[in-house]
Amino acid sequence: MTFVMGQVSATGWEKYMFSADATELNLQSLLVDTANIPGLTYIPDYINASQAEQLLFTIDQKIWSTQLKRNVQHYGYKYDYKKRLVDPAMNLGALPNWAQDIAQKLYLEGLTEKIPDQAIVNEYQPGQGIASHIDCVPCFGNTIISLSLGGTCVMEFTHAKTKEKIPVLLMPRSIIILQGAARYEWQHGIVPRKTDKYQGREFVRDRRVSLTFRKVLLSEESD
Ligand SMILES: O=C(O)CCC(=O)C(=O)O
Ligand SMILES: [Fe+2]
Repeated sequence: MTFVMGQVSATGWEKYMFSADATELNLQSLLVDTANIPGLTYIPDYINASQAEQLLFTIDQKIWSTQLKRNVQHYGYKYDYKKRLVDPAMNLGALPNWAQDIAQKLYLEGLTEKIPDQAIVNEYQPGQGIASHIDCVPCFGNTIISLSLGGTCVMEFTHAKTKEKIPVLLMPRSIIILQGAARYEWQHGIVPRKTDKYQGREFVRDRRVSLTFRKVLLSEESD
């Protein structure tokens, strides 16, 4: 059986439109399985629908960089995709309040051991993705957290050595936390496609905007 997601509504995914044969599906029970990836934590509904709407509205007032195939915004520190590094000289100043509020919440809730000082916003139109990668090890700390807004997507985790692949469905307003093996031994990526299949169901992609929070490691603070 398949179901099709409609527009993302302001009130969240529970208000998505379903195809007629899927009305009995209880989406809340859909289990996002992270058990086989040590260090990976998935938290649905991390922010509420009005917070998500406000955040997206704020982000959409800002200027997108079009240097990559997908649009991005960098806060705190600029990341150099070509050199694969963060240069302290590329400090963009403190995170803006809307990003700082989330960084603070993540820290106060004990989800990250250091308060994130960099946020990268990625915008994916349906059909866009991100190549499988491990986030720069010398640039960023142990904890990488990504908040999803807009549409769903399946993030594919690939073990760097065994090449085992595990898909993880990211719902809007959820966060995913990469630590330990999930951060250092598994690559993550998003296949550029317009529909994802997850646990036998189809999820039509919509515009997705993610906010990735990291703690930048600078050479002078080698802790
Ligand atoms: O879009 C996402 O959730 C992840 C983005 C990502 O992996 C990255 O910017 O390194
Ligand atoms: Fe990444």
